[in-house]
Amino acid sequence: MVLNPVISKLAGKLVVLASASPRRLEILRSAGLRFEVVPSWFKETLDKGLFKAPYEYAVETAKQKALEVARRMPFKHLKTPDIVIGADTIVTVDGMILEKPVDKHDAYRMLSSLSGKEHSVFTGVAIVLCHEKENEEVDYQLIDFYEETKVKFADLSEDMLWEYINSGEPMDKAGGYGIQALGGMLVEYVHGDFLNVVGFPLNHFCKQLDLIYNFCTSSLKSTSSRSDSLATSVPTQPPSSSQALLSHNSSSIPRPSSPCDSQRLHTQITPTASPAHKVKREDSESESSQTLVNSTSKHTDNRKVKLHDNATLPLVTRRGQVVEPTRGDLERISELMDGFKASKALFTASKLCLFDLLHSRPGLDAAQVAQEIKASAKGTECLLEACVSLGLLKSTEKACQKPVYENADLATDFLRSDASFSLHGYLQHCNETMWPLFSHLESAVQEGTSQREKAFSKHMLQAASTSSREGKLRFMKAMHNIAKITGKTIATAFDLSTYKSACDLGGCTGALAYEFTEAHPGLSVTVFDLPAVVELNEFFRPQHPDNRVSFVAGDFLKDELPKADLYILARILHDLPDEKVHILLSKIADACTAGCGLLLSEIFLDEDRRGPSRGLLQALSMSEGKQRSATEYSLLLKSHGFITAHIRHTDNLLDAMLCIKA
Ligand SMILES: Cc1cn([C@H]2C[C@H](O)[C@@H](COP(=O)(O)OP(=O)(O)OP(=O)(O)O)O2)c(=O)[nH]c1=O
Repeated sequence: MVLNPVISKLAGKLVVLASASPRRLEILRSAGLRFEVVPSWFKETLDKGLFKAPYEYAVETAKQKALEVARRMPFKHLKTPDIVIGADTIVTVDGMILEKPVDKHDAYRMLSSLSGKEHSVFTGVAIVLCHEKENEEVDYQLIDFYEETKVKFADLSEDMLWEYINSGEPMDKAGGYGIQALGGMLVEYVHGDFLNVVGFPLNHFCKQLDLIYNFCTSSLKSTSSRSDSLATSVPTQPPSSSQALLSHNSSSIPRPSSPCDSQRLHTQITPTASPAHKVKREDSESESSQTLVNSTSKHTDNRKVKLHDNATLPLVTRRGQVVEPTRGDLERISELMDGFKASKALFTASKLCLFDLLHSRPGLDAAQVAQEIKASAKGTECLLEACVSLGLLKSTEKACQKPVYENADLATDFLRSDASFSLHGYLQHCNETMWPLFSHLESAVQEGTSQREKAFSKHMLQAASTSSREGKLRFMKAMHNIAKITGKTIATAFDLSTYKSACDLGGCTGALAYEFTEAHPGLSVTVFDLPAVVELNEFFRPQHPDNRVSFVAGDFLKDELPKADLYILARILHDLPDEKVHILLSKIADACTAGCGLLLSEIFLDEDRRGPSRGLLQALSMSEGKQRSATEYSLLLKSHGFITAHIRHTDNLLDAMLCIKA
């Protein structure tokens, strides 16, 4: 078909890309499209066995991704997009569908199955057109399609496979490779659209837009005199299997200006005279969908409807409309309901040193693990299986033998007590201190105060509080873990070459200070913390400590601060009540001359305070402090004479801000 200009047709529309894929973002941005990114929460867990062909699975997943965002935005973002674009890329070989590998072994399995063979890459794309009506209800119109590209891999040696896997590139890519980067080395030929392999078939997408905005508009214009009847009549043609209209509204009659000619695009526009929300997929389903539409006005909310994957789910009401809960919604709500069970399973496995055991002795079965951790056989088996389901462990079953267990990459990297980025200490802090506190959340919310007294008996309070040696060490381990994970990101967030001396206030074990000296050869760092903390530091000394890091004992609220031309405050302010924040900032301001720096590291809340959840959930622990946005921190520091020079929102657990004393 002849392609006409299309991207400009979307100017002025709120276009949303329902994808977290950086590749899709890049492809569409390079094409000149202006859009917002709202990653979909839809979990890619559709039962592949239910689809006749692999591309149907990709198309259905793309649809569910796009629809989840289209439905969420009016509620969560308080705006209705005009167009939502969803996509899903899969690789198929020998009848198998390969998605993103879960770990290195999975990547190996995928890549070795592709070695020396031709395979297909399918990207399913869904375009959801949202029509907001005067009564704020929304009609959704869905167009979907897929593109196939054939790719042939060279024969790959074991060394080649592992070198590529160890580059880290395979992990977030379907089939475990990225053709656009190192993975290009593996490819002998490509037949078809290259960008389709990278995650988005741009050309096919533009052709669809052309159909929607050029072909249909002119067709609509030419049929404008009959547009009403077009909109309200049930089409004479059945919908194609890959294109359907979704309607959310009982009296939903699509506006005459609906961008698509139903006849030409085979998109069904149905005057739904019932509150049912319906999804039409297959021609064979037309009848049952129609029956549903015609009959639901007689039925109440608990009626069951047929979903895309043959599951049956009850109807629910939303803003007075009856809609079907999506699988994504149900998964999300179950995740929230069961989140505490997952956390406690993780804490328990960590406390029982399960991940250390399986690191040193991979391949144990449940009975052997139970014996080693001195736990019941039944309980251990349940815990092991739960950890497998959470992606923390892997199990393998050999014929007629019991399953054996080993750590998944996540456990190897973060849950072993001796991993470089271990969270073992932080998990113990969560288990021993945060868990009891959060079990009193209801009272904390009602009273607006910390529930320490209620959460811990006198004896436990001693152990949990940082006043006991045990409590202090546990707290220090937790802080050490977080500093090790976030340290490099914070230390390298800004150019600090003008500073020669820094003071990390409340710097605990010095883990952050060592990251600063490593990143900045000309910098010395003094760690300033309470005497009892400094005393326990020997437990955390690195093997080869950098002598540019020194420790000074003192109380930053009372004692004179060590002289420095850069002060570091990491995870301090959010925990202090306002009066202590002002005392501390005044003391820093007094110690600083003009040009001195103050580097602040905290979770920065979004300016509208709608996220990130990590920060808002942390606030629920009802410490004396509060969580702030970057602007709130800037204003706070400005009131003490510090001007914000740079703000860095990182992908790590903490963000950072560099301020200069005026
Ligand atoms: C085969 C191949 C895939 N990929 C990528 C494209 C997709 O991002 C990813 C396939 O995973 P998808 O599940 O399609 O997408 P995603 O998880 O990255 O993002 P979202 O679900 O939020 O839309 O693999 C490449 O980058 N290069 C390749 O050569």
